[in-house]
Amino acid sequence: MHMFTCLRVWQFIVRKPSTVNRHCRFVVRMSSTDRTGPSDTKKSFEDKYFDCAANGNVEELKFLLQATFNSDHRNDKGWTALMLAARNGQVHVIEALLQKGCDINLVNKTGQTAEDIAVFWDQKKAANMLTDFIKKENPDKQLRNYFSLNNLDRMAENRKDKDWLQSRLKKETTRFIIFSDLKPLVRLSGDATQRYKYTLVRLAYSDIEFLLKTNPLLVFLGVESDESTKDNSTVLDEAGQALFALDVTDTDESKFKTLVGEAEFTTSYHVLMQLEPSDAGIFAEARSLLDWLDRYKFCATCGSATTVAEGGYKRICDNKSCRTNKGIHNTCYPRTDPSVIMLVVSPDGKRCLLGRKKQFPAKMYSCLAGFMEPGEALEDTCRREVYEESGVRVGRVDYHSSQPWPFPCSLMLGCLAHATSENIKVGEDEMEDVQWFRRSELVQMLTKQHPQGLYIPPEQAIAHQIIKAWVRMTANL
Ligand SMILES: NC(=O)C1=CN([C@@H]2O[C@H](COP(=O)(O)OP(=O)(O)OC[C@H]3O[C@@H](n4cnc5c(N)ncnc54)[C@H](O)[C@@H]3O)[C@@H](O)[C@H]2O)C=CC1
Ligand SMILES: [Mg+2]
Ligand SMILES: [Mg+2]
Ligand SMILES: [Mg+2]
Ligand SMILES: [Zn+2]
Repeated sequence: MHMFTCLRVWQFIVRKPSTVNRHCRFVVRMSSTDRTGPSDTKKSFEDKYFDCAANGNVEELKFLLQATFNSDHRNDKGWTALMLAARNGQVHVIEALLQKGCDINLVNKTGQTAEDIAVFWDQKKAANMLTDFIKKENPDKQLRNYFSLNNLDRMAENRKDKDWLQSRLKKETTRFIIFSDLKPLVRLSGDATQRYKYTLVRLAYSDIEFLLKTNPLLVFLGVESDESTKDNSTVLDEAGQALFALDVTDTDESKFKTLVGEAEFTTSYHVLMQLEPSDAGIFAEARSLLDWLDRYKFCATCGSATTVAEGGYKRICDNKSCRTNKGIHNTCYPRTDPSVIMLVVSPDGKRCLLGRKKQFPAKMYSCLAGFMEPGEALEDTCRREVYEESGVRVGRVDYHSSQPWPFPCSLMLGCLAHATSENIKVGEDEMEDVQWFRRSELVQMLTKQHPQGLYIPPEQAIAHQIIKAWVRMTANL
């Protein structure tokens, strides 16, 4: 899949070009002649790259982009090449950088995106180009968090029909993604400079037929839809490519080496966070389902064995007289555990509350978060969890966006919470530290330039997106 799709993940609803800092200056650093040694070579390479972007030298920029190099690299003002090109209206450079898959939603140290910069400096052509690109990728301007971009039509009605499922299984176009012990089979598909360079390995029925003899877990994930099929269920049913997840936990993993070559079963967080975003969404669906099917084998009501039905979306109790066989019971369906994650803003609107759980890597701070409890509105969960973890009182709560978190089945509901008190009393059962941070410090943490090395979770985490959204909203404070 093309890298452009990745950018869909990072769109924001909040746009406030009028709040852009009008005193910002752009600086293009010229390469110094008296530098020597490898780090200086790298520095002059970067300087050259920024020069080309700012001055419209497309041919040389394209040449530099071929090298192993992070095209979203920032200068000391937190500016990317795309921002420099936007500042100077270099539309050809912008075109080349977007094609390369540069992140259009990164912000500089004053919270401006490339689009904000182009608008601010009256670079109309560049601004229109960036706006059109954002609209095309995400017409609703709705934030799509990592793990939530899933282009499958799940065909919930069809999956109840065993014959339909069976015919889908054997269709030539049908594909299977493979899991062993909840580890997906992935391969490196992009070049090393791309942010999302792994894809799920998809096999055909003829590849996996021999594995079906032992009756492994098989989950129907849906039918891949595109522009031509998404609003027409008949066409989708005929032409769409069905996708199943196959669990091969009891099969010798080395068999897959001969089948697919350079691919690996992985639980590496690092690799999973670099899945092509639409595959990350498919992975999330498949992993949560396989985990549920594996861990909920017995009826929660009477303890009898259960049988998998509806393509993996239901477990039916084998005990005919069980209550769950009379009427609809939620214990037969996959779980989703809602939890809230919130950026708490101080009463004066200038600081945010972040904390460290005991298990976090050193120096990482994140939004406070917690599981919802029965009978709670999500606003009340925010208030309770913030109070438990920090002693701070919260009033109004605004919803931001959500993120499925498939380890094993959380749904993170992201919010902005407005504090009504400031005193912190760290909830030591869970937290190691909780602090108020000023906006300027959040920017340093966001751009990994904090003097004490403090940082926040990566952009794949909803916490990062909520923090980034607040930094953007408050760009002129
Ligand atoms: N993306 C991010 O930056 C962050 C994400 N998170 C996620 O937020 C979610 C909730 O946050 P926590 O601080 O862990 O919740 P929490 O503050 O409610 O505390 C966790 C404790 O809640 C209890 N609990 C209640 N219901 C549970 C359930 N359904 N599953 C597991 N434990 C449950 C357990 O005793 C557990 O130790 C987790 O999935 C966590 O991975 C948490 C912090 C940052
Ligand atoms: Mg918590
Ligand atoms: Mg808690
Ligand atoms: Mg809790
Ligand atoms: Zn039962």
